[in-house]
Amino acid sequence: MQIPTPSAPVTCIDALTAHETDPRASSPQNITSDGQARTVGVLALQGAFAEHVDYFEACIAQYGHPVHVTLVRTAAQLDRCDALVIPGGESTAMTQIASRMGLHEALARFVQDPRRAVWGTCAGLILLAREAADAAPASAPQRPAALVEPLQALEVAVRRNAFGRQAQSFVATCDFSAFLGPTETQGFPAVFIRAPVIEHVLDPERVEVLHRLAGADGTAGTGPVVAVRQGRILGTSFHPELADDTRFHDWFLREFVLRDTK
Ligand SMILES: NC(=O)CC[C@H](N)C(=O)O
Repeated sequence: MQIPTPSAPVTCIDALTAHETDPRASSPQNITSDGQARTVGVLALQGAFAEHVDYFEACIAQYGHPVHVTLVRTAAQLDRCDALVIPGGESTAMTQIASRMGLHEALARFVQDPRRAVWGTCAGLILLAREAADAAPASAPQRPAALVEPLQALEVAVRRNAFGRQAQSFVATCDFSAFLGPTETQGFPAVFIRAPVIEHVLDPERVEVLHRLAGADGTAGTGPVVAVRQGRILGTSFHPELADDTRFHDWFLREFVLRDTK
């Protein structure tokens, strides 16, 4: 499989409709407790934001979720959201653009708000982390990432570019059925592009490890941590919005955005 760059256009319409036999089709979550639709914002400063919008729209079209999806570029737009996705891209660029646009503070407030759901993918995970370090040999001293100002909402320490450069990007077929639920195809193609790893969980009482890759000897679940949850905050090292598979997005809507409506 050719790995697209985060900003490359990705066409995935066929795969987006590939769940015709999915058992979830019979259980659309289309009523909220207060009768109001929820608004999911996708931070659109840089990176793979358009793909997230396409995947959410596909879930909404398929299951009738009472959710609007919108791009977020200003504090006023952010304020109208119940949930926010910070996409993959380049965390240094996003830091700079957010600061220049006066959005960094509003983002920091939003991700700390216990009423709001948040999901960071790849660069977005780096921005959510309590601590972020640049890639460096294991022997080198840990230094904070030079040009990234993390929002410090997710109690993890991440290392940027931990798997190497763009050319070392890869797809790992992962079994996420423990939290996505059982579906016909268990394997989920997790796309890693200059991805970070979660090196340390700083608060194990609050942060649940959702997935670890296989270890160096191939043993499942003994390698790097690549997906975590801290209550209403989700962090993934990889790009579910490039997977030709909407299960992750549907799960986020059901579990994080619409959950209080069950
Ligand atoms: N695919 C990505 O989001 C890459 C993240 C990028 N390496 C960063 O540090 O921000």
